[in-house]
Amino acid sequence: MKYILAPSLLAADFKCLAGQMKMTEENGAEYLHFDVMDGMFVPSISFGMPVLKSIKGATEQVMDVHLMVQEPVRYVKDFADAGADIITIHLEACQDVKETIQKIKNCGKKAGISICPQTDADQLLPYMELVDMILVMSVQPGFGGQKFIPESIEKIRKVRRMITECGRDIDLEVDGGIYQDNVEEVLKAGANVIVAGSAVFGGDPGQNTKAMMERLRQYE
Ligand SMILES: O=C(CO)[C@@H](O)[C@H](O)COP(=O)(O)O
Ligand SMILES: [Fe+2]
Repeated sequence: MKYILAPSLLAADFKCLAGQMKMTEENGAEYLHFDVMDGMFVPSISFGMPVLKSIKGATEQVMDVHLMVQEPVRYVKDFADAGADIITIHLEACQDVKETIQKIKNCGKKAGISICPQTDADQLLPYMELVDMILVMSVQPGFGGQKFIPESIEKIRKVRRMITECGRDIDLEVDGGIYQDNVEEVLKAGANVIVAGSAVFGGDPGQNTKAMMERLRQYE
């Protein structure tokens, strides 16, 4: 299995964004996690298509777009055109989850589905044949810098079992409150894509990426 680090730009220093992205890229982070918040599905507002379009040209990293947006089907094409490579929507935010996933696929992008901490993993079952990635939120979506919810570990184990049982090559991404001191527990439970905002950009992004990558590489 491939283990990937996805630094979350939400925690980056935007006055020197290109340099910060480069530091993560040079130290082995293959993805960049791009958190879109609409002030409706989650209380906060972050950034959107114009920012994605502008940073896309500054890195070779895969743009991993996490849409915390009500009825994301409305914006799938806009984010695909702006440079998203993977588009992840929230199960809880869609009236028609299948239609939303299909729209992502029709745009030629990888489709991810995410669940909030209070959503049971069983709710993912109808979509296992359709998605490329499952994103388990280990904090309430909406803000960076929160504390990892310990019950997420059991949910990660369960989702990994569901992936194995369905037999498809689905990535399992975990997002929220992951640092050097708990990343191994998350990997052991079955995650293979690790989102880290504060752990990467709180301090030297190059050094922090390197340290996280060392932990991920032990699992390859
Ligand atoms: O989607 C979200 C929050 O809603 C995340 O991607 C956070 O941005 C991760 O930040 P840290 O918890 O790693 O600081
Ligand atoms: Fe995220």
